[in-house]
Amino acid sequence: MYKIKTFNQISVKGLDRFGRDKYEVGSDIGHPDAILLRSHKLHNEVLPDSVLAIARAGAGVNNVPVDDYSKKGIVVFNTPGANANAVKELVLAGMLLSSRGIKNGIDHVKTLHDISDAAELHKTLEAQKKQFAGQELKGKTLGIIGLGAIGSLVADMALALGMNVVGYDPALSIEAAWRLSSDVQRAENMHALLARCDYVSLHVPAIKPTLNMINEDALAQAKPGLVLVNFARESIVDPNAIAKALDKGQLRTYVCDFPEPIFYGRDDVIAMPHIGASTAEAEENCAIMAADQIMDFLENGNIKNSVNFPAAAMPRVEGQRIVFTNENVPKVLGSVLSVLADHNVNVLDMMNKSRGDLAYNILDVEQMDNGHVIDAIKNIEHVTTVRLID
Ligand SMILES: NC(=O)C1=CN([C@@H]2O[C@H](COP(=O)(O)OP(=O)(O)OC[C@H]3O[C@@H](n4cnc5c(N)ncnc54)[C@H](O)[C@@H]3O)[C@@H](O)[C@H]2O)C=CC1
Ligand SMILES: O=C(O)CCC(=O)C(=O)O
Repeated sequence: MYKIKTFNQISVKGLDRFGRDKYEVGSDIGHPDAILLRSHKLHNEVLPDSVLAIARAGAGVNNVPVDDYSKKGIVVFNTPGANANAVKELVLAGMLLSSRGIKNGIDHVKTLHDISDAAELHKTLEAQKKQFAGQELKGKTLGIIGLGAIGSLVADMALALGMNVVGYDPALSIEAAWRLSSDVQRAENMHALLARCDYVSLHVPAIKPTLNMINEDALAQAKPGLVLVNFARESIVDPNAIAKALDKGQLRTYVCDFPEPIFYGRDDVIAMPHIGASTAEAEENCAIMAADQIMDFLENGNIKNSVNFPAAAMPRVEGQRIVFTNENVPKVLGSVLSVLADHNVNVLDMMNKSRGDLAYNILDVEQMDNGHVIDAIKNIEHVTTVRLID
């Protein structure tokens, strides 16, 4: 039986992927083979040695100590794009909330409950509604920082609304570039983007280079009255700099999914409780993708959508499969093949992939009757993990 430990509320549609004949799944599993989670922070968890893989049902992996796990040979997966549409829709809601008197208008209507006569209510509302007038998105310029799965959907949506769209993404992948509309204008740098936009939406991962990227310097370049939308992560912005920019009018509104105490009581901050991906559809998509990736890894050693391991997949053939991870240095694969030759084990198919400092290998071999082979591979210098899959 494989064991999967879960953290957070994981969609049952994903959990149901694990056939109960092969899998035990739950939040109180003792020695799991894999962990399936959403935003639960793993930095302070002591992981049992049994853990082979972590699957983040979502995009951001800043709650997972990826570098530490890489050294231990633990594969970390995420689910690229699976919740992007949910975030895109909330970005639209955020831009509308910041531009029209929606929230104040609704709150105001609630204060009028003492007026029982419908005609009087309508007359009062018509007289007062000018307080809640706003502006349209059409014709305004939206800047998007980070043009990956979410950023590109936000771009398409904004173009469809008649906005001008400017993008900045120095790390854009070729695949993401293919997805991007040719109507998105390219900003040379982030400051140039901030200077020309009425709205800016952040869609970058929380990594070292993006830490506090929206700081006092950056905000000083912003077009006065900018609406800043942050459904990415709290660490990307400096909240003190945001508060100051709002005080000065450099920012008109800060819309975010990450409330901070410094923003309490401010009408120019619209803060939501990290609900960008909280739709039934996104939760299902993420959970299903994460579960499928874990199963393919545990049962076949295949790796898809890992943030620290190379992609690696081979169709199964008869016999057994050995998968092993090693430091990405010369001669390791050769040493493993020598061990197999010494033990008279015939290799049927093999794959060797590397990513940064680590290498991952899949070897299909004829059925072995020698139990010492795996131990012998484990003892080869630079081999981090090895596993035999029947
Ligand atoms: N509020 C919520 O519930 C959710 C938040 N997120 C956050 O949004 C982030 C982005 O998600 P996806 O679009 O799915 O990820 P993605 O990986 O598809 O796209 C991220 C893009 O940011 C770009 N990028 C990286 N460093 C950059 C930099 N310094 N400047 C400009 N661009 C840079 C990358 O090249 C990539 O194109 C996630 O990492 C996560 O933190 C994602 C899903 C839900
Ligand atoms: O699981 C969630 O609700 C959070 C989603 C998120 O922030 C992400 O996918 O990066």
